[in-house]
Amino acid sequence: TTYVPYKVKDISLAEWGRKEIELAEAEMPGLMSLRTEFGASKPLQGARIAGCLHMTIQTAVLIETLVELGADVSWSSCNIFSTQDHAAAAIAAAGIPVYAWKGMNEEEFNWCIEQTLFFGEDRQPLNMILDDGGDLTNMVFDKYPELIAGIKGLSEETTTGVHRLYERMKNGTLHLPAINVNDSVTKSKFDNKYGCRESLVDAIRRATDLMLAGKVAVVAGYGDVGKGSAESLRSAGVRVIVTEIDPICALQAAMEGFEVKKMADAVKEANIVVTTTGNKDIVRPEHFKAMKDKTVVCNIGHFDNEIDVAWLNSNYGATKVEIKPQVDKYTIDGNDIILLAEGRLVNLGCATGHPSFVMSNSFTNQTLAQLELWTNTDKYGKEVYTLPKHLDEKVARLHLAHIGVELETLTQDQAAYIGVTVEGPYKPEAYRY
Ligand SMILES: NC(=O)C1=CN([C@@H]2O[C@H](COP(=O)(O)OP(=O)(O)OC[C@H]3O[C@@H](n4cnc5c(N)ncnc54)[C@H](O)[C@@H]3O)[C@@H](O)[C@H]2O)C=CC1
Ligand SMILES: Nc1ncnc2c1ncn2[C@@H]1O[C@H](CO)C(=O)[C@H]1O
Repeated sequence: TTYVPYKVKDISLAEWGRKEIELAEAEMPGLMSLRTEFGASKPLQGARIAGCLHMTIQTAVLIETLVELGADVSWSSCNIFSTQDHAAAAIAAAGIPVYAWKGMNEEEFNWCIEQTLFFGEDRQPLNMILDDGGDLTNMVFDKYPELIAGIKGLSEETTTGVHRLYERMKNGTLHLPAINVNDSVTKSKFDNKYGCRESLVDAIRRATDLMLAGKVAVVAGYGDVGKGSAESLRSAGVRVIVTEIDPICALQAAMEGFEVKKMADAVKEANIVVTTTGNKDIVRPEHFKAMKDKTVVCNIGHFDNEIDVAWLNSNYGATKVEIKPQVDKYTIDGNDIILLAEGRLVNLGCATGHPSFVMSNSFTNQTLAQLELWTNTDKYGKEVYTLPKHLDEKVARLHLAHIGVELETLTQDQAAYIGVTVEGPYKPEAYRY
């Protein structure tokens, strides 16, 4: 097959993308600090990193950080709606192979991932994986197993992708060392929570222009994403009802003043339904049939199996009306349902995902994970690891000055008293933050 150096929606958007990348760099101190710390020594020299992660302006800064540290990088997006075309164009114009555009079909989605496996005219295979959700990992393991021997390791961005890795470890099909970036505290307790707190309402507003104050919303799931999503809606004046299966998370929701009910009851009074569970079959036919007229339904979990869109299309596809891209209206027994982003993650489908500062925390962890796997490969077996706490604290430390945070410093006596060193780590492994 002929080599395709890149494939984006419109390369003429590169100049606009570059301007926004430059603004984003000013909001991503962790990544810029790593460029300062490691840029000269090029520790990723020789790495051919295939990345599969939403091709946004924030991701462009991650990509160019990896390149600055010496890596060759090729990129695809991990969702058919999440690419920002001006970001993809800027990366392509910088000579970095990228295969991503907003609004792909499933066949194009897989084609894009496939292009990232081989580098340059001489088609050199990847030797590192940077994934978000596991679709790249699954393609290599299931369709290109002959490439595994040449790959040093993989890092995984998100909860659902990490769940898939632990499943593989359990059933003996994890063929590479893997670093779980999601469970760095400075990733999931920030991106999943505070990122969604910013980007959920942003997405619903851009998609619907709905007045949120005074409305009622159901948020399915009260984990890190659910916590941020419920808060996002409450701070907009929405009465939020949470659904949960986990008594601890349900108790947390109640302590924060949220009602906690079953979906079957909550949908009867909801104007907005949001799924955040990472599970499947959350919004089912019986729920659609019980919804009020003009209910807005969306998902902010990684995959699109939380809402039964297939049932909507096979039973009410004839009533489907596209209001605008990623906003569709279905009519069920006289009531309209407004489905956002076809049930795919709404903050990246209907808005631009999380802002740069919180993504700098996540992507500093990604870069440290790639560095760790590339330079200390022999330390790792075919298991799932998290980064050590001192690196987690380093990520946080790299972001404090930007927002005017000044830390106290322990005296030796105080450090001894609480059983830590002056420089940290400051918490035991079991600490939950
Ligand atoms: N769109 C975005 O920007 C982001 C999306 N994610 C994705 O969001 C999803 C959730 O991530 P986290 O909050 O980190 O996971 P989590 O595991 O912390 O939270 C999920 C919660 O859903 C609950 N849940 C599971 N099944 C349920 C059911 N049937 N009904 C009600 N609640 C149920 C669980 O008890 C859990 O508390 C994952 O797919 C993750 O990959 C994560 C970060 C950002
Ligand atoms: N603006 C963004 N750019 C890239 N990835 C993002 C952005 N917002 C959220 N995400 C990531 O999306 C995954 C879920 O697919 C997460 O876990 C987040 O880290």
